[in-house]
Amino acid sequence: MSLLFVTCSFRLHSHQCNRWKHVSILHGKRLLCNPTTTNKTLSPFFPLKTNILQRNSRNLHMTTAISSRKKSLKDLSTADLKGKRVLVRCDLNVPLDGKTITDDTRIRASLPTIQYLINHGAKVILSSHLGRPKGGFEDRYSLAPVAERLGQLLGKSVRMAPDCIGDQVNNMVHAMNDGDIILLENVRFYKEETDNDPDFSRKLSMNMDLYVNDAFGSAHRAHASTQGVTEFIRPSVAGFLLEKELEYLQTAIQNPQRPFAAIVGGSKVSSKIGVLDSLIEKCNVIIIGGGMIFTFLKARGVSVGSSLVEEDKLDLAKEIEQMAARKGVKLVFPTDLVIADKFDNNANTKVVPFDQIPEGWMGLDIGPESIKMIESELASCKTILWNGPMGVFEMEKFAKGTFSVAQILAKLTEQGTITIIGGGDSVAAVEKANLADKMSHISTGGGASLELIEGRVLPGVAALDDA
Ligand SMILES: Nc1ncnc2c1ncn2[C@@H]1O[C@H](COP(=O)(O)OP(=O)(O)OP(=O)(O)O)[C@@H](O)[C@H]1O
Ligand SMILES: O=C(O)[C@H](O)COP(=O)(O)O
Repeated sequence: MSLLFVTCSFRLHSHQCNRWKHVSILHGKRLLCNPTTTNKTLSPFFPLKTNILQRNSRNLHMTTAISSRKKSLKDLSTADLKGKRVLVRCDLNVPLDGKTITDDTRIRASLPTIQYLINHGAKVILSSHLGRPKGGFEDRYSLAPVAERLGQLLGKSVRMAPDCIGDQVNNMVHAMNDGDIILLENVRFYKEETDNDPDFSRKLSMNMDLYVNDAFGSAHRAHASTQGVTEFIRPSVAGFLLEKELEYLQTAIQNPQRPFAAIVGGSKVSSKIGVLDSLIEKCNVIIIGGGMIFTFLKARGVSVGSSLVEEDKLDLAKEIEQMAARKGVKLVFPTDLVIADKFDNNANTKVVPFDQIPEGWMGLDIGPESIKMIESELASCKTILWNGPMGVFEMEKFAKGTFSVAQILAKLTEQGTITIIGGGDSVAAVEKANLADKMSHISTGGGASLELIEGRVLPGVAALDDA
């Protein structure tokens, strides 16, 4: 097995560690883990041998020595990059308010790989999805605002392609000079992307010399631009962000300091409820918030008015409750809720106990009593994973639960708890609360981080070249 020594930061350089000790320094806190137990719980993709993690304010600085079976950008000679056309899959799926990017965390997180490639004279062709368009062009899902923001952050023009495949794109790619950057239009304007259609993958790969997957947030999707293209482009390697995320999440979560709590909220019930059974295997406490609450409540026979519910997951919700009880895992639900008579910041609102939602009203945030309860549940925890906001935090009236949880976590981080935030909207909420610097790790992946925690194979990682 080959050893790969990597220093990941906004600067990158080689570093060698000579001791077989698993040391993590997270937000200034030092953790010593037993190397034997650590080694047992590792993922097949990035088994760690020695790991030093540091987080300094907003800048993650991570020094790692990993034995890896997957190739990374750092494995390639820099001379091999000059003049090469490199297809880089990023996760630039950022929250937008019209054409305004409300949180650019994912864009900034993609910069180290892009900067490295252009510094070494590569021609960089970026691809990403944005949102979940139905298939076919939809202006509101265009990546054009992202190209503009990227250009500002890089101090360099990023040309927006009108499409992601086709003659126009091919012509643009052929006209590129070394160090140029093009952003392809949203790959999900073709339903062939999510179908992982081989012909679409072939078209995306046309004229490319190298594929770099840096889209950690989409690594759990077996789509054409995350997996299919690797059939057509060699080498296919991991970018710096993908590599860094895998290591952070594995180090702190596969072998957590206990008690370990997960807070699971948000609205994508169907993609999150399934991973709860795996969190039950790892956590001591699981706190349910956001739109997740109501599928569980309805499964218990509680009336939830017109709150968000996924009817086909009711049985699963019941099973999860039973499983948690069997395993002795505390499943915590809010005791009170902020409800509204419509999905609107100008709605009439009131705070009610969880089981008193009138017909026609919907739960859009957790209530004050629940916030206090969550604070006391988390007080003794040593590791906390948070995925998905507690309410519709985008609207001021329903933001208190989410921001309060962010403040609780920031305070606990200061006291030595490891706090890991995953998920586009949870990260956006923490950024909006100006608390990103206060957390141990901010992940750019929501579903991907949960699947990684679950121990599942991430198709976007599995498809890359072995080292
Ligand atoms: N009670 C609720 N009813 C409806 N929507 C809610 C509720 N609580 C939260 N939400 C919405 O959930 C959305 C975020 O959910 P989501 O599951 O996408 O979380 P996330 O942190 O982005 O994780 P991921 O990256 O996995 O998508 C927010 O837009 C928020 O408004
Ligand atoms: O926001 C995310 O979690 C990723 O960008 C993946 O998006 P998806 O859930 O629409 O595939």
